[in-house]
Amino acid sequence: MKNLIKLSKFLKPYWKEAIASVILLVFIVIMDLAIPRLVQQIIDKGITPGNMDVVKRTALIMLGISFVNTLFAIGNNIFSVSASEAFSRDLREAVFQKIQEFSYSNLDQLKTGNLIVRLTSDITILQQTFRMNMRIGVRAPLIILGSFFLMYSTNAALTLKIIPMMLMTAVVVAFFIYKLGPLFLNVQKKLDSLNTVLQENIAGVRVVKAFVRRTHEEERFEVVNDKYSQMNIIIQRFYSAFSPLLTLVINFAMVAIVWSGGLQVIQGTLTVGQIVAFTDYLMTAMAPLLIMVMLANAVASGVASAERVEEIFETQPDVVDKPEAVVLDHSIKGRVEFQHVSFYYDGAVDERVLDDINLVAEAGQTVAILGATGSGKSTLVNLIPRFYDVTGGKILIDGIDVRDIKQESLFASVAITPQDTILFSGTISQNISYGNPTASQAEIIQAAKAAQVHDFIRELPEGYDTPIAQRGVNLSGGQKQRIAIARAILCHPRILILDDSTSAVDVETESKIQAVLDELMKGCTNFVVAQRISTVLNADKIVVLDRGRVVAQGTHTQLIKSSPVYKEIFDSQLGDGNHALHDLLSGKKMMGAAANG
Ligand SMILES: Nc1ncnc2c1ncn2[C@@H]1O[C@H](COP(=O)(O)OP(=O)(O)OP(=O)(O)O)[C@@H](O)[C@H]1O
Repeated sequence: MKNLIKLSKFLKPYWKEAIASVILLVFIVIMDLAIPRLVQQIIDKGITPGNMDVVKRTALIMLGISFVNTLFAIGNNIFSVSASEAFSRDLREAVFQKIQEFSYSNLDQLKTGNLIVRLTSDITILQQTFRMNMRIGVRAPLIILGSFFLMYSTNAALTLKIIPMMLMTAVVVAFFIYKLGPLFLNVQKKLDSLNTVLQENIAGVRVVKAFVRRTHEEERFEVVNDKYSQMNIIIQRFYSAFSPLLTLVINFAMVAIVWSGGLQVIQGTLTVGQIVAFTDYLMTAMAPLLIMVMLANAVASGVASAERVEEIFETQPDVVDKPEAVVLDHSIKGRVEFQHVSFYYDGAVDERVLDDINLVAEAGQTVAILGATGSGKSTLVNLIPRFYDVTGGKILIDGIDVRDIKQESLFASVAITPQDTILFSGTISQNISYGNPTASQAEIIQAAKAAQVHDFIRELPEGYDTPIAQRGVNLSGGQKQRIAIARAILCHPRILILDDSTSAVDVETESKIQAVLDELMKGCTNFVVAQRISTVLNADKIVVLDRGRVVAQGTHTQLIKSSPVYKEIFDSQLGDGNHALHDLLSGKKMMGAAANG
């Protein structure tokens, strides 16, 4: 509940609407409570003595009240909807902004599917909880209290007779609210799992088809879908048992009133109008109890959702600027040094992914990171822009520890094309200029030319204005990678990291890209992660990683003589059986020279 109260701060800017809706609600309650009294008046002062004037006058008042009540109910609706809509919009925005602050490891922990459910379903539930509270939350207790007061003023002895039953009802309601909270939390967790499977499946639908894993995926989905549905069934069963139980209590109370009140009418101590008004008030008091069950439903699910949304707000981004952090000047040289760097993910101290890494990339050098899959290449380069913080040692840029640099200036100096190419919906031009939105068309074209993607774009009917479908599905892997390289180039970084970003590009195009990059990005320090040895041959330094450790570093000529691991990789990829590729690569220098010339 405390989380729900905490989140109510998002309602603060709309307090006027919220208060207006509650005030209207109070008037609605007063009018609702007046009706049984007027019925009593019609019976006792109109029908029984045969006074039609009283009947007509009272009926007109009742009509008037109903009309005003309707207007007030509409007003209440408008105010509560606009306050709760504004509340959920602001909350969604705040959660979205908070997610942008998260580091990679924060995002590893709070999975994407999970975050989407919190941003959508949980916030919608919270919105409904607040709206219901503004519409019926205040109304129900007011009506119950008002009805009892009026019942008591009509006939105190009769009211006291139904108190035990009311207490029983209160216990049932409290038990219900107490039990529902954990169930709703569970439902949202099941929805998380459902969404994660759904998201993985939709994102990987091509892989599913290619590997004929449809049945497996259907089974996987069936399991989470069933669990979600089962949880909902439990709640609904619980809920459906409550309503008849409450009706039973109401009926008992009604019998007690008619029995005991009937006797009083016969004895002449109670009028017919009074007993009708009394039963009316009882119904009026009991109906909100049913509504309160709905409200309990909403509050219980709201409490569960509030806990999940608050968890996002309470998550501390684990990569933050130090107060004394410095701004990295864009005129830096770009010398990068790893000093005894070690790293493990998610507190897994015993599973070091990088161990005692020492390496230097001099300003303007191209350093290639080579190694088997899973050897830690991506992890190593991800530490430079602080996607994760090192767990041991330090990384220096021009002698400054990256943890002492303001992140924004670090990102401005370091551009990375991640292993998985991410493109956004929008045009090709917008995607290339994503990191430098003020770039001119000429600059965009220059970057595209360098990335060897200009000719492809030019041939498209809409050229640079061609829309990219969601996640770039209308482009080939190699085309996407080259657009991502152009995007990185256009940021004019001092340090450029290409993380296996030419893996889907053919060897010839890759060598052209490298040749042009050598020229265009002169002075920029390049890190090139690769599994293909052809990608790294011309690097100033090749670092060979094996299970998180540097096992060799040097130029190709040095390593081929001194490193058995490197020689083994070289032979396996470009050895005797790969003459054609070897020949092509020996022409690489020539192409580089041609580009330079
Ligand atoms: N976000 C993560 N959370 C936990 N472990 C991770 C994470 N990312 C990578 N790992 C683990 O760290 C190790 C190194 O992974 P990394 O991606 O750095 O290797 P890599 O050499 O780049 O591999 P590849 O060539 O296949 O891309 C692997 O064992 C991997 O399972």
